[in-house]
Amino acid sequence: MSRRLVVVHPDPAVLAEAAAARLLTSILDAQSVRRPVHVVLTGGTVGVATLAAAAASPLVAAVDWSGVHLWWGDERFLPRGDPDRNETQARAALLDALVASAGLPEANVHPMAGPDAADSPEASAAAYADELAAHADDGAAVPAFDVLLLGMGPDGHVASLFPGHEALGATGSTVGVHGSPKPPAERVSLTFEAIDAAREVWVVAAGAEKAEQAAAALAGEPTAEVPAAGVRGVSRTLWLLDTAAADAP
Ligand SMILES: O=C(O)[C@H](O)[C@@H](O)[C@H](O)[C@H](O)COP(=O)(O)O
Repeated sequence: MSRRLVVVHPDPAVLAEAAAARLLTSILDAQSVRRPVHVVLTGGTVGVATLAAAAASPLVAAVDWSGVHLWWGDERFLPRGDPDRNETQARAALLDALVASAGLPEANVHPMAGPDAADSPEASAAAYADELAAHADDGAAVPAFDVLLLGMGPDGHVASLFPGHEALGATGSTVGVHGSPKPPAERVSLTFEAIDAAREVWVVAAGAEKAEQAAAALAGEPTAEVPAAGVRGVSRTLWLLDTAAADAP
């Protein structure tokens, strides 16, 4: 039975700091019982701020990064190194430092391919599905992610799963996305099936513009209208909000 917890923080900066500390201690806890540990990162303002806060935390030194694998919940279909890629922003915020001086193997960082390495979002999605399966146990499609981070857009989207979009109904672990209302139009995303395989799913959201959809998601509105309503971890779903995002109109 999946438990749900909503935690409200005074402002976006404290939210990012708290999410970072929670993430690092969750990795530590997971490492105490199993190896490797799999974490799925998200793009977006709060998602990247969380990684930057983690980079500055003394807790980074407590984690054995050689046993951690990092994935993405979605990626903008842009070439490697493009500043708008979630991967580029995550590397700048945290991952480059972990690889350079904390023992994170580059092979444990799993970016989604862009147009420089895949012919289409669908081809990138297929390649990512193969990579996920190669790291999964017992023939599963994806590893049992220990923590899967999601930002949430003002329209209630998570990863690159947007309201009313055909990708919401995708089966398998990954999907190519066209016509994203949030630029760029072409993306690659995990599906709900993959997201909900995670032990814990954390939705991190800040700002008044998220309040209506956060409330709608927590009230269980239809997933087609509010994709964030459709995510839940196998054991726990965390909603980490600031007061503005928690203050439904
Ligand atoms: O590729 C992306 O854009 C993100 O993965 C997306 O899902 C993001 O997390 C939300 O749009 C929230 O973004 P903000 O926190 O910047 O509002």
